[in-house]
Amino acid sequence: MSGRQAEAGGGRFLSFEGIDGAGKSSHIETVAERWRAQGLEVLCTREPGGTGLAETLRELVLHQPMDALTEALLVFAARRDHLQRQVEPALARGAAVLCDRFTDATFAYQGAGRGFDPAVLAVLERWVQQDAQGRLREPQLTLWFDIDPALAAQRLAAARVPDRFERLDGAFFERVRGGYAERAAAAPQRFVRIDAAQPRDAVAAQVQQALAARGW
Ligand SMILES: Nc1ncnc2c1ncn2[C@@H]1O[C@H](COP(=O)(O)OP(=O)(O)OP(=O)(O)O)[C@@H](O)[C@H]1O
Ligand SMILES: Cc1cn([C@H]2C[C@H](O)[C@@H](COP(=O)(O)O)O2)c(=O)[nH]c1=O
Repeated sequence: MSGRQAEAGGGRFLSFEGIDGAGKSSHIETVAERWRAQGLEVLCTREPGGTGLAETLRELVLHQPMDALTEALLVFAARRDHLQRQVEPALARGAAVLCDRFTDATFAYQGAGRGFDPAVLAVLERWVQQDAQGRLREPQLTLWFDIDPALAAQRLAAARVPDRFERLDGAFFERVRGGYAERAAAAPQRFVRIDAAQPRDAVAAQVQQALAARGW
């Protein structure tokens, strides 16, 4: 990861991460509503996804069989389109971007989960996210919703029909969780761990505290 982060031009770039079923999506809209009430322009978006092309790629990644390299290339292709068409213009306008997953998910799922070489992921990351000055676009703050995979699986079982990732076993999600822990340890100034096993209100309070600590 680069120590030289691209300027957000007055905007805010916040990502939400965690294993499937951690409960992050429920909180994105709450933050968006609060910030909109403060007069901010807010873009709520997700990865893979966020543009017509990236949503098409998302459908493939979530539902078609493929190997780890194909998966990594598709999520980075989706990310490139999403950055170019949505995220960068929004940050340049001074908007707040709330993104349900970003590149940490690639290192956690394709890297730690699938066992794909993180050095190759780091090369792709630079190709996709680096600007002309060599600065890397990454979130200013990442809220990592950390939870035991068994509890997340219980929540998901009650919630919806599983996609290709959600069908994977507990061992896969233990590795993904470990991947997030490594990313958090490598970037402690960017990551805040949220104890996602708590009841919804307690999780919301942790989110609010993390934002307040940034003056957000
Ligand atoms: N704190 C909580 N306690 C109990 N249930 C929760 C909590 N937070 C979310 N849930 C429930 O767990 C399920 C998964 O939540 P949600 O879809 O927000 O997770 P997610 O992290 O966005 O998952 P994914 O990444 O797979 O989309 C939903 O049914 C949601 O209502
Ligand atoms: C960005 C990104 C995502 N994934 C996986 C993680 C999830 O299982 C799905 C997205 O579904 P969600 O309902 O939005 O959580 O995609 C991945 O494997 N690699 C990535 O880079």
